[in-house]
Amino acid sequence: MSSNPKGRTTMEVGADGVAIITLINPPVNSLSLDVLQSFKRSYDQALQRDDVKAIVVTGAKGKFSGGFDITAFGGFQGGKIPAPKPGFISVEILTDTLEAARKPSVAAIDGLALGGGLEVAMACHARISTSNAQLGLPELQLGVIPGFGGTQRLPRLVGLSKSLEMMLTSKPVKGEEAHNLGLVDAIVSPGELIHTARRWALDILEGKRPWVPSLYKTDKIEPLGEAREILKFVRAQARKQAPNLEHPLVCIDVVELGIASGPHAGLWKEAEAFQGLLRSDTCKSLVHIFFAQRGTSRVPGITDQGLVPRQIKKVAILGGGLMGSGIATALILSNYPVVLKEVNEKFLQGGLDRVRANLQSRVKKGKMTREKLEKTLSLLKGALDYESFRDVDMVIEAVIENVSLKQQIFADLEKYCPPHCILASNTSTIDLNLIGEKTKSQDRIIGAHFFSPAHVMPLLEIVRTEKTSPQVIVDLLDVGKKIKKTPVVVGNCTGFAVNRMFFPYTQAALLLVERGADVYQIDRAITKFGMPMGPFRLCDLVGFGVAIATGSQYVQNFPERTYKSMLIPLMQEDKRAGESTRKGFYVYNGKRKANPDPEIKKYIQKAREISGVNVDPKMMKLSDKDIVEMLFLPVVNEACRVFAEGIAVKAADLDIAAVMGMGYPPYRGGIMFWADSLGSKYIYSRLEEWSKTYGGFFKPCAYLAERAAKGAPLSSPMEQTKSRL
Ligand SMILES: C[C@H](O)CC(=O)SCCNC(=O)CCNC(=O)[C@H](O)C(C)(C)COP(=O)(O)OP(=O)(O)OC[C@H]1O[C@@H](n2cnc3c(N)ncnc32)[C@H](O)[C@@H]1OP(=O)(O)O
Repeated sequence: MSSNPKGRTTMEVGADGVAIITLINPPVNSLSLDVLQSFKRSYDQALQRDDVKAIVVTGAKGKFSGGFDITAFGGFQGGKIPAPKPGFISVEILTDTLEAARKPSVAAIDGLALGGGLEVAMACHARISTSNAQLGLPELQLGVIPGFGGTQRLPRLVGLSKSLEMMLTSKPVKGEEAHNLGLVDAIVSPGELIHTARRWALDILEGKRPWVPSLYKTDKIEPLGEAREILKFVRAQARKQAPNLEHPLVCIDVVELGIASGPHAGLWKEAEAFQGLLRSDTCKSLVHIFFAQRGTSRVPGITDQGLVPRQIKKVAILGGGLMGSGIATALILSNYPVVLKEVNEKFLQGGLDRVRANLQSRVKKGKMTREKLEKTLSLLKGALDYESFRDVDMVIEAVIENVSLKQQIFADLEKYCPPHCILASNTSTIDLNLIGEKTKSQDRIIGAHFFSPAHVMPLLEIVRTEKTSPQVIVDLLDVGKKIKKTPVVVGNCTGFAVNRMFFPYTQAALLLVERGADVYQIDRAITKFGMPMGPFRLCDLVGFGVAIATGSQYVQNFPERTYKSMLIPLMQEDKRAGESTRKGFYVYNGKRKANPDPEIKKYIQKAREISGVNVDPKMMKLSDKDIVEMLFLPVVNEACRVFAEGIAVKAADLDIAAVMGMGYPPYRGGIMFWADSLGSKYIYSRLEEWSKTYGGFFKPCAYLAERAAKGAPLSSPMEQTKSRL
């Protein structure tokens, strides 16, 4: 039954008669089955021993608990580990043993009490916390609901609306807020935590403090009619925000059942629903994303070499446009002093103003105070020459995508920056070897590809060439972590991983439209699948100028699999260049609302004539499933090439790149994970069939063909990686 043998609890009984039970399972004291069984043994012992009057539950090394052991989810799903029988933990251990005990218990919370961790704490009769502790029920981010009584106790402790908000957003609250909400009873410093908790437990015993079984609290719950109104509203919101997800609705149902039929009925319903959801595709996908995201910073041959990241004390950014100012914002927000260089006063001021505006929008949203804004901005200095580059540790170039300009800049940087300085480029498509061609510093040249807006989007694509030194990669990984980005380390090629994988996406959409599919049906089908927007709405947002410039990189580099449609250039000639011109595939009103435009038919007709293709009646009645597959299977095909060429080291890195760089729905597990749910044979046969009808654009690559022939998953590790890394 053991999922993690290092997990255990200890029990120490003090002279005051208080037993301290400590959860131990590094790094976050997760509740593996070993920990839970040991917890039950310790608890039973504490209840039996005459010298124990009261109990304090806490976690080792300043962390209460990060919740149920997520590494065991896979074992339960695959049937390798038998899941505990429903209700064993939530009813038998936490309710009937802990909460119903004749001895009072207090949770002493430092660091974090998340998921099952908070559920254990809520079953205690009081909670003492430090102000920095994070308390929450983030189970929904993993595709399940709280399963140790959280759906019943949290509403009774903090009220219905707040509890639903905490569960549905998966966002934790800090100690102080938890105190204000009534989730914890007192806030103390870490040094006083255990002492206060043990005193509190004795006070409960002596009747000086209330003995509260939270499962039976009623004062925070609205009367049934009012509660039902709140639940109805929240249910409608959940349906609207996540129409493809079932588990938020299950969570709301379970909360409702507890209010209508009593907390015990709620507990049993919760246990049953938890077990069901644990086996759902959504849960499998989200758990995969959880671990894949944490795995991106482990790069074989680089991060396992014992290299220590060097300290980056000052960063320079070249170019104060949208990207440069966004990158500067991300850096100063994490306390890096930054020099922003532009070519003239006007552009420089524009860049500095953009950074200020980025910070101001945080102030407006209540995420930052005015005072903090000024303090943060004081880390940013403007420059028009390279004088202040003499002591920088890292430069990030973010100028327009022009090869000769970038070559000149890198030659200048080599002259002015110190010899240890990392020379990074934010290019999204250009080969880094070309950029560094005029320097002798290839070992410190690296790609730092941010996604727009750079201070908001979570992904950082770190691009290494054959010559980039491992130390420089380790340094940039560290900066990425400090500025709270998820880094994905990839090899050097046109478009790197994210843009290259996704270039067939728009192309497939154009191919379909020229053959008779409807622009708006495509966008609707793709949005329904879970993308934030369809490919045509995305083109409008990015702007046709950018779409044409990046498209031409692929035409040059991968001519055999590029679909050359003139639709976008034709529209651009007519000054329809996307949202910025208020007209693209859609027309836009002043409030950025996109409306379909029948006018686009004439451009489609013209593009069709240039391509020399005819309308295919089949394309006019594609199902949503067909559309999704015809757009995403070419993406899978390109992702396979990227993987086979060793541009990505792990298929899971491509999943994270798709989710964080393109907004691919995480509950589908990322592009390769989703592909494996369809199967390599199926994907190969679909692409092969389309390539016969519609041409080489759909031709399955050799890797896909080989995997399909073996019936093997696409994401299994490469046998012989032709690594470019
Ligand atoms: C029945 C119950 O209701 C069901 C549950 O409790 S489900 C679990 C609910 N809990 C959660 O969702 C919390 C998930 N964890 C997190 O959000 C974050 O890891 C955290 C806030 C706890 C810590 O964040 P941070 O300090 O940035 O460290 P992070 O890198 O994420 O995690 C550190 C390590 O702990 C592991 N870890 C974190 N939470 C874990 C958990 N609940 N189970 C197993 N491992 C866990 C991570 O995988 C990572 O392992 P690695 O070092 O091998 O990559």
